[in-house]
Amino acid sequence: MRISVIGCGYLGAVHAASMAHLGHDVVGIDVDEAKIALLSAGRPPFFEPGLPEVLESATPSGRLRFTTDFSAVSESDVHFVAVGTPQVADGDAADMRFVDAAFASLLEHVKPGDLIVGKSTVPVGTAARLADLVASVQPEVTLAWNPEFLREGFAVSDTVNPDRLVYGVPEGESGERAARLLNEVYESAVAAGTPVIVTDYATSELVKVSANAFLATKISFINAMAEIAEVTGADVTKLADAIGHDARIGRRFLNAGVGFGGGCLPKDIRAFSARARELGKGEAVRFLDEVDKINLRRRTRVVELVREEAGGLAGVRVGVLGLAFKPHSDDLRDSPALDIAMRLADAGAIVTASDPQAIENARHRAPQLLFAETAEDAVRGADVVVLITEWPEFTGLDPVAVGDLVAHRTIIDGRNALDPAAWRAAGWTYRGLGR
Ligand SMILES: NC(=O)c1ccc[n+]([C@@H]2O[C@H](COP(=O)([O-])OP(=O)(O)OC[C@H]3O[C@@H](n4cnc5c(N)ncnc54)[C@H](O)[C@@H]3O)[C@@H](O)[C@H]2O)c1
Ligand SMILES: O=c1ccn([C@@H]2O[C@H](COP(=O)(O)OP(=O)(O)O[C@H]3O[C@H](CO)[C@@H](O)[C@H](O)[C@H]3O)[C@@H](O)[C@H]2O)c(=O)[nH]1
Repeated sequence: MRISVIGCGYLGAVHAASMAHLGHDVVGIDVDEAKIALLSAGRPPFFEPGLPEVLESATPSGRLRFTTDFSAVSESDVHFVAVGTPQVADGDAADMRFVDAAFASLLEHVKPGDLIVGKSTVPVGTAARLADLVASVQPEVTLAWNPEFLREGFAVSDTVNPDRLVYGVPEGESGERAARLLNEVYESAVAAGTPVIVTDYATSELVKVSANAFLATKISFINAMAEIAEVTGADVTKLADAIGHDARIGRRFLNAGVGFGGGCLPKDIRAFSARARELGKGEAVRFLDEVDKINLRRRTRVVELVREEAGGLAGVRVGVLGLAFKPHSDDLRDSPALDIAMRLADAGAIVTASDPQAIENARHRAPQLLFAETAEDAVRGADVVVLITEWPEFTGLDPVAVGDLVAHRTIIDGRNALDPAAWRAAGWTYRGLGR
């Protein structure tokens, strides 16, 4: 099929490359010239495992190209919109300026029979509003909403083998045709038996934000238990194992620690709350405000643990392991690691941070930090070591060898990712979260 992808960020670049990898003819469009130049050269503008390989395989085939010129969409029949919906600067709501601008540009070039497919995560009601706009400009173009559930770090495999496909479509023949076209786009996943849920616009939009709200709630639930464990001497990791054996609860997403960050969960629960308030139903999701607060309290807890262990923060040398919001990503959006490192530095600590992929991004964002290419260099001479992003490079460190590098053997394990017994046996003071 002939496909365009508008917005080539963490979602759109992966979607464009993966669709070409699956055999479609794809043009990716973005307003960011630097990003388009890199992608056109077959180089990913960010770190994502598997993306270099799909870019490399698809670019020479001629089935994948990138441009800033919106008129290129006229060569495609299905147009995915994957631009950002970040939190507005002065509130909780989603900033819809990029979606609105992308639709305005796209609508100048679509032709009768085309299908526009929204992929961005949007407040419920957006698709209905945009469908009216599309109908007023080009009545023979259909809009579908097809939310994306990929996880960074697994983005390519999640795109090629999604665990479900959700199509929000209008009623009637145009909606049926839209679902048929989307089944053609995702032919390999559909043939492999991936569940396909065809529904209305509002349900498709709500599926996306409620899935993220559920995941965020699960993480904050276990972090709330960690708070109780900390004052009772219980071990939240054992608690998670025990309740996780109940298949109705499940062990996944019950890892207590510094909590969730990234470009999705934090801003999506805030935007959901804001939209619910607009709809006069703020109380229905008021618990999400608590989910957010529990999450942010964990970051404060880590700063306090460092203060407690070091007897203050001014002049204390802290080695921070991790900057990205999760391992296997270079994404710093709402990263607990970057936030904690900056708060420690702002309180007077001398912070040296390391991350396998995110140092370059962090240099521009956090001039108050020192950076080290390796974990060993980050912890050399440290009074306290703080593990915040559980990269294998960090969780696999040998406590005996690292013990020879630091000034004081004190480690705060912000992800409960280390073996406390092994670190204590090597002479370390080990502090986890909720254990
Ligand atoms: N990152 C993820 O893992 C993920 C997963 C599922 C859903 N989402 C959702 O997908 C959307 C995009 O997220 P992202 O992480 O890729 O964001 P991003 O910031 O990495 O990428 C957005 C891209 O859109 C481009 N853009 C902005 N305005 C444009 C316009 N008018 N025309 C063309 N391009 C334009 C930007 O230059 C940028 O490259 C968001 O709604 C997000 O919530 C993201
Ligand atoms: O038990 C857990 C699991 C995750 N996290 C943290 O939660 C955040 C989000 O992790 P994850 O969901 O794996 O990453 P994302 O790439 O942000 O993916 C989420 O957000 C995307 C954008 O909406 C969705 O598409 C995905 O389905 C959804 O998982 C990260 O900071 C993790 O460290 C925890 O603290 N404890």
